[in-house]
Amino acid sequence: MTLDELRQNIDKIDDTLLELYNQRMDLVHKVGELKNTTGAPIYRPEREQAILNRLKAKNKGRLTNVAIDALFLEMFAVSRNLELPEGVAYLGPEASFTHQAAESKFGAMSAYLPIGSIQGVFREVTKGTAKFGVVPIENSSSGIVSDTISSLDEYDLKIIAEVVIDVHLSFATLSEDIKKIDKIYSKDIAFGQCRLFMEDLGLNEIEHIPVESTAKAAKLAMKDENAAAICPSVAAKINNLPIRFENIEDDTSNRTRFLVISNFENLPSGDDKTSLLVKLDNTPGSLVSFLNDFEKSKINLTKIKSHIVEGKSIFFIEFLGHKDDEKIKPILEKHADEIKVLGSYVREADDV
Ligand SMILES: O=C(O)C(=O)C[C@]1(C(=O)O)C=C[C@@H](O)C=C1
Repeated sequence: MTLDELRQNIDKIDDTLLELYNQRMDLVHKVGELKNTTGAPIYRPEREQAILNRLKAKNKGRLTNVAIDALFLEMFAVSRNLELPEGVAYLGPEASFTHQAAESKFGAMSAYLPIGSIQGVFREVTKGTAKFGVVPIENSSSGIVSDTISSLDEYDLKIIAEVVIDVHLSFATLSEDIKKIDKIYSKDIAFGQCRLFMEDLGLNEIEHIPVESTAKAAKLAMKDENAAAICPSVAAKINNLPIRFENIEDDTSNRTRFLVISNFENLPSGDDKTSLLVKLDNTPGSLVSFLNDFEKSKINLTKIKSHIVEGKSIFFIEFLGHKDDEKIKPILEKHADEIKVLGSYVREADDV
């Protein structure tokens, strides 16, 4: 076939796709109307997962599982937007890693609201300014994000999904001569993730200025010939700040896990994870006896992190399964006074 012939065939298929997309959106629109009369949540991650699993199982064509995810997740985001446009608050500013995580879940069409603090994201979702919030929970090199744990404790919202993204940092500066740089802007956590790079380039002796976000670091470095920023490449690009080195993090498998929070609970999907906050009295052995109940029921614990909130020790615990699963429900009921169930949601990642 010639290029022209191939393109004519592609055009025909695109016409059919357009027709089929519109037919699908007619049905989605009806689902939206139905949900709006009953007040049922628009976003149903477990249903989306079931659709993806079904399609991947029957797929015999050239599309990989990653390609199926990419195409259909964007389509789900468009569907949800059509059913009811709902805002997404995230830990900003624009071009932050949290923004990237939010876009990977909610697509290009959603209304995004950058918020200056993690607590602010929880506040806006609680007030209803945004239906969803996206916040970081842990990074493979710097660990748990305390502000998120404290906010999960303080606010009455549910975790409804998780997203894991690879975190790569760039070194960006207007200066063409590294030796002339006298200050580096970044987020405190990001400085910690690029120690070896800075050591190798002799950048440890100059001033390191921590700012609220890596995106802000790029903005500031743009105003000063002798400054540099450690930031995601997207933040450098939107500020027109030249990138001199990419992937400068010590651990190139650096990943951050984010949580999506909202005001509803998911139904079981068959492959879920549940997060809890556990506050035990300080008697010796109380944690062991709590964990024994999980062990006895063969529930797979995937995370236990202790954390101090207002001087009190609490545990952030995660396990595989849904809070309403038969073998899980009785344990949660037995310990109801000590735990806060933060949510059950489709498992997307093992650990970061
Ligand atoms: O099945 C639903 O509940 C829908 O709203 C439809 C649909 C879809 O596009 O298939 C859209 C949004 C939900 O998150 C899940 C699925």
